[in-house]
Amino acid sequence: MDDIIIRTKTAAYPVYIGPNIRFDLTKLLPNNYKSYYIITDKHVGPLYAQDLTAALSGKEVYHYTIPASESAKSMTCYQAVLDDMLESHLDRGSCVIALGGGVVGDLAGFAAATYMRGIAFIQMPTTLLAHDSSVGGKVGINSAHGKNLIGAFYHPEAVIYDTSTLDSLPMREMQSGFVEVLKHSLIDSESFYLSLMEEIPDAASLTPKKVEPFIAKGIKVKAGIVREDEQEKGIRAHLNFGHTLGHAIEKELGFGQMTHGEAVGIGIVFAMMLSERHYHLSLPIKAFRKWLKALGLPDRVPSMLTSEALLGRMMYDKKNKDGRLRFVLMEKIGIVQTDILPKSLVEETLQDFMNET
Ligand SMILES: NC(=O)c1ccc[n+]([C@@H]2O[C@H](COP(=O)([O-])OP(=O)(O)OC[C@H]3O[C@@H](n4cnc5c(N)ncnc54)[C@H](O)[C@@H]3O)[C@@H](O)[C@H]2O)c1
Ligand SMILES: O=C(O)C(=O)C[C@@H](O)[C@H](O)[C@H](O)COP(=O)(O)O
Ligand SMILES: [Zn+2]
Repeated sequence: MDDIIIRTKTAAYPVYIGPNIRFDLTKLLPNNYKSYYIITDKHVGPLYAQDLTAALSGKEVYHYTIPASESAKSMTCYQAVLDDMLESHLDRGSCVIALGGGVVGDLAGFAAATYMRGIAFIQMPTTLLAHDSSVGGKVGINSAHGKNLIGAFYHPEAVIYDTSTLDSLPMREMQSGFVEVLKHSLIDSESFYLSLMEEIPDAASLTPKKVEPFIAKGIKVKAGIVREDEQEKGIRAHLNFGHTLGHAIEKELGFGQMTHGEAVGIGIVFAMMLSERHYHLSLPIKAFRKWLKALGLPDRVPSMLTSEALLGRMMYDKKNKDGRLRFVLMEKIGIVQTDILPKSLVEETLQDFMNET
């Protein structure tokens, strides 16, 4: 088992990573809570919730199942969860367990953060993508105006990542989650990036076994950034590389039409294109796009979207300053920074990207 500690100004918690560790749940829990409220989704619940109930036998355990889709990160679903938590008489001694991918984690974490002004929660990620979403304390839901516009910074008390659960993860979700691993490598170092490309050059090599060592590596990159800047006042924005356009694509297509990772992969290509033009330098965009394609991931904006709609949506991005677009850009692999860009540069680059033949 590979253990990592996430430390910030306000929190410190362990991330346990290893096969079958869901069965050791009670040993890994940091406290003996009064009751447990397991939030999971319609796909994950039938596969793994019973194992948690068995591990918690003799304790007071409640279950809540949300739809298995991005649409569950909604005000309606959030309110329904809170109502059920109240009807279950959870109190400040209770603990929410988020069993699932990033959707479950973001929603359950936000419910825990706001229920009675905050009760304990544990992240139990079951997707590759959730190596990213389960650490760092960003929790929240979507709005009709855009992704993750309602939320909080609220850390779990522990992250218990049973990597055996990845065995049942559909390939499309492995591909999606791999984009966050790619992102961690790109913002970290050329050596991480190149070793990842060498080990996992294509979709055929994207197996739980091959990717497992990179899960801890990605989490360590994130841990280092979150430790320095918990609430995205500065360098935490680097973790948002590719997300400005990515989030706009997710929203404009309709939440859930494209996965988060698919959209962020396209967003990374765009952020690299912007970087080349803004800093007058050259980045390995061609090779990166070739890799995305070999992984079975899209590398261009879906043709039904318009640049006007995407630009309008990016104006809601949380990183923007004084109504101006602020992007995470790259000077070279491992060196990223944020910059406010002229709207005209973003517009022209987006049009060129979308008009590629
Ligand atoms: N909070 C953060 O820091 C952060 C970081 C990255 C992404 N996110 C958010 O995470 C969400 C995406 O998370 P995701 O990609 O995990 O999607 P998800 O939670 O929707 O899971 C993807 C699909 O896989 C299924 N699934 C999950 N685990 C499974 C398993 N082990 N076996 C079989 N099926 C399984 C789910 O039911 C779902 O259908 C987005 O909303 C994104 O914005 C948050
Ligand atoms: O942890 C972070 O910080 C990130 O930006 C991680 C992202 O991968 C993740 O998608 C996050 O939810 C985006 O946050 P947001 O603040 O842009 O909504
Ligand atoms: Zn992300």
